[in-house]
Amino acid sequence: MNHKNTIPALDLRSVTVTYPDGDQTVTALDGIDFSAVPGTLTAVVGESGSGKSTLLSVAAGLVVPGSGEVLVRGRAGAAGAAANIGTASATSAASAEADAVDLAAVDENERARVRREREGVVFQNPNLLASLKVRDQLLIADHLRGNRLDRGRADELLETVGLAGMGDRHVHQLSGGQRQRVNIARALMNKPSVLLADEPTSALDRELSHEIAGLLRSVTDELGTATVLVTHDRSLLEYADVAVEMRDGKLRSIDPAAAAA
Ligand SMILES: Nc1ncnc2c1ncn2[C@@H]1O[C@H](COP(=O)(O)OP(=O)(O)OP(=O)(O)O)[C@@H](O)[C@H]1O
Repeated sequence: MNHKNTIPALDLRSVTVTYPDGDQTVTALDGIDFSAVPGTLTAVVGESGSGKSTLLSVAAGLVVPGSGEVLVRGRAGAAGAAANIGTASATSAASAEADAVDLAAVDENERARVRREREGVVFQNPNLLASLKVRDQLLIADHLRGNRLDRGRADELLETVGLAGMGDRHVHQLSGGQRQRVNIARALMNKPSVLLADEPTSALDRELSHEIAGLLRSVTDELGTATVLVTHDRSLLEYADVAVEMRDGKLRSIDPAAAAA
C-alpha cells in the first residue's frame, strides 16, 4: 500500500535545546527544522554527542525545547488528510493544521497523551517484562493505555514482525533479535502515526542489525508510519528514504544511498 504523502506526521520547526553544564550551557539542538512524513523511513546519523537522542526525546515529548515548535499529527490529520489532496487540498491542509499538537506548547499530561495515542517509541534495550509471555508484552501496552485488550491485533502485529505463532513463548526463550521484534510490535499496538527508534540495533550484531532495519522498512511501508531511525551505523542508511546528519546540534541532508555505500 502506498502511504506516502507530504503532510508530516512529525514537524520540528526552529527547535533549540540547551542543557545546563556547570556554569555553562550545551546547545544540543541549534534551531533545527526536521520533519517525517507517513510511509517514509527517515534516518538520523551523527557522531556520539551530536544531539541525535535529544532530537528523538524532543519528538517524543520527553524533553521540552527552549524554543521552537514540535508538531505531532495523528493518522486522521496526517495520512487521512493527505489522502484527500487533489480533491479538497485546502480543507485537508486546514484539518491537518487543526489536528497538529505542538508538544512545546502543552503541559506534561497532554504530552503524555499525544505520546500514548500518536507515537510509538523503540529504544536500544527492549525492556520486556520477564514474567510475561510474548503476546502479553503487547497487551500490557493496551492495558496501560486503558484500552480494551486487543488480542487479535497483538497476534497480527506478531505476524507483521515475523513472530507468527510465538505469542505463547516466554521472553527467555527468545533471541536478542526476536526480543527487539517484540519491542517494535509493542510500539505499534496503538496504531501510531509516528514511530521513533533510538539506536534499536546497537546491541545486535551486523546481520541482526540489518534484519531489524529491514523490518522497520517493511513496517513503514505496510502500516504507513512516519518512522525515524536514529543510528550511528551508516550501513543501515540503505533502508532509509531520507537521511540527515547531525553535527554539533545542526542538521544537514545527506543522500542515503551514497552514505550507505
Ligand atoms: N541531560 C543532559 N544534561 C546535560 N547535557 C546533556 C544532557 N543530555 C545530553 N547532553 C549533552 O547534549 C549533547 C547532545 O547529546 P545527545 O545525547 O543528544 O547526543 P547523541 O548524538 O544522541 O549521542 P550518543 O550517540 O552518544 O547517544 C551532548 O553534548 C551531551 O553531552
